[in-house]
Amino acid sequence: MPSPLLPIRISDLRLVKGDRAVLAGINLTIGEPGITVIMGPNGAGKTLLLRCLHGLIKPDQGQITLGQLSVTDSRDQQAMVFQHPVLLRRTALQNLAFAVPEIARSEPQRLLRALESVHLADRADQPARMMSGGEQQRLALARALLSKPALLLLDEATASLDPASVLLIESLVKTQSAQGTKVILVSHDQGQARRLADDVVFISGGQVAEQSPANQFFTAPETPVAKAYLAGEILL
Ligand SMILES: Nc1ncnc2c1ncn2[C@@H]1O[C@H](COP(=O)(O)OP(=O)(O)OP(=O)(O)O)[C@@H](O)[C@H]1O
Repeated sequence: MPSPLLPIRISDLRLVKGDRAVLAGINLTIGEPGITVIMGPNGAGKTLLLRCLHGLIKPDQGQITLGQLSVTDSRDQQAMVFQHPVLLRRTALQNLAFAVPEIARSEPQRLLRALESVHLADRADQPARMMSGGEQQRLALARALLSKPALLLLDEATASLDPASVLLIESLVKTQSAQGTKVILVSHDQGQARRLADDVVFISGGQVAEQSPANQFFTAPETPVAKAYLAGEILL
């Protein structure tokens, strides 16, 4: 079943910080299921866009709708995984239970299965904050997926993880997407983007420079700025 939060429509989204428009009129419709990868140089506005979508930042101007819903009304159907996961000072298992108390009560075995899915079953009782960066990130993803979100937002969630953890997370994200979750992922990793993306949104200077099917984007980017980025000619 396609995500009920589609299409995502963003119109004239503006955010000013100091005297600078860091989001300078984003217009974007994401209508297709699957995985959308957001790319663009450092400081382009990718994280801010994701945070606006998740309701963590209120834009100064513009509109976002997800299906028929506002950001606020869609929030309980969304999950977001950050580059640096925010975990509670509790065990791995308690971190999951705290996020989904009803599931913890009615189907506690699902929590254990979630830990198994990220290869952390034997770490259930370990304090989450004592885990390595990669382990914490896998736990954060397991927590995000437990609620079976209609929209999963990932902000450079695999940056600085080892290759096996990256592939594990990518595999879980692909499975989740195949089950109907709309995935929007920010990544600088071109390999990852090629492996995962159905379509690419390229952001530059707080605006959408290009939106294309992934094959087209990687073989024949339309804009000079995307070409330069893919060729490694833009300072990251
Ligand atoms: N709270 C803030 N106050 C002032 N400027 C900010 C604030 N948050 C972000 N910015 C600026 O907004 C711009 C866009 O930031 P954003 O984090 O969205 O970039 P990004 O595209 O995710 O970059 P990166 O690839 O480096 O993570 C940057 O120039 C950043 O310095």
